[in-house]
Amino acid sequence: MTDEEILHEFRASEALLEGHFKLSSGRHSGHYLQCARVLMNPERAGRLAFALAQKIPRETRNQIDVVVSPAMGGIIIGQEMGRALGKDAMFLERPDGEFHLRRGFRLEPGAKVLMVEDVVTTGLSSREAIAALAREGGEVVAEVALVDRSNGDADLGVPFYPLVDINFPTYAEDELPAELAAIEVTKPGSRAA
Ligand SMILES: O=P(O)(O)OC[C@H]1O[C@H](OP(=O)(O)OP(=O)(O)O)[C@H](O)[C@@H]1O
Ligand SMILES: O=C(O)c1cc(=O)[nH]c(=O)[nH]1
Ligand SMILES: [Mg+2]
Repeated sequence: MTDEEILHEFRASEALLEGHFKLSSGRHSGHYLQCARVLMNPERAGRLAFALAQKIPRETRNQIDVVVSPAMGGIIIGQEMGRALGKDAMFLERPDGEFHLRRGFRLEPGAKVLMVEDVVTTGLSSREAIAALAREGGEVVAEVALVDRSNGDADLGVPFYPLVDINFPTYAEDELPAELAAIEVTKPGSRAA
């Protein structure tokens, strides 16, 4: 899929939101990519996952034992990546603030993991999830995401293959532009404040 075709999927599913958003990292933005809207159509979700699987170099793809994604945003695209790659898909949760595998999910020692995210902004959530999987006995060999909105700056410590780059500015709380500060803030994600 071309970048324009992917952007069309986001626009057509009303996933490109404008307003004032507090992001998972604590940074603020006038734009939010609501990937759940893109993924609510199973046929579209499957198509995007198939395109994302093509971004992974063949050698890396052949290494993958299992797919893991961080809840909530990563779950649907993680499941679809599992389908695209013919691998099991599990997810991490953080009910107490730190990511864990729950629900009977476990990794074989040394299992080669593909980490799957919906969006990467600063890479903080990805790094936390990758560290959690090391504690769980796995080895993350690469990460994929539907969207990289880090300007290519996120350092995940593993090779990273996003489907598309969509770069919107983000701001620290103490550097908000006046036009953003004038809009009431919402926090769409589920990380505890
Ligand atoms: O690269 P980062 O700066 O960490 O931001 C990206 C993360 O933020 C969102 O999750 P969020 O914590 O909002 O929760 P959710 O997945 O439940 O929506 C998104 O799903 C990524 O996990
Ligand atoms: O950084 C985030 O929390 C974030 C940004 C974005 O555009 N979409 C999303 O789901 N999360
Ligand atoms: Mg998330």
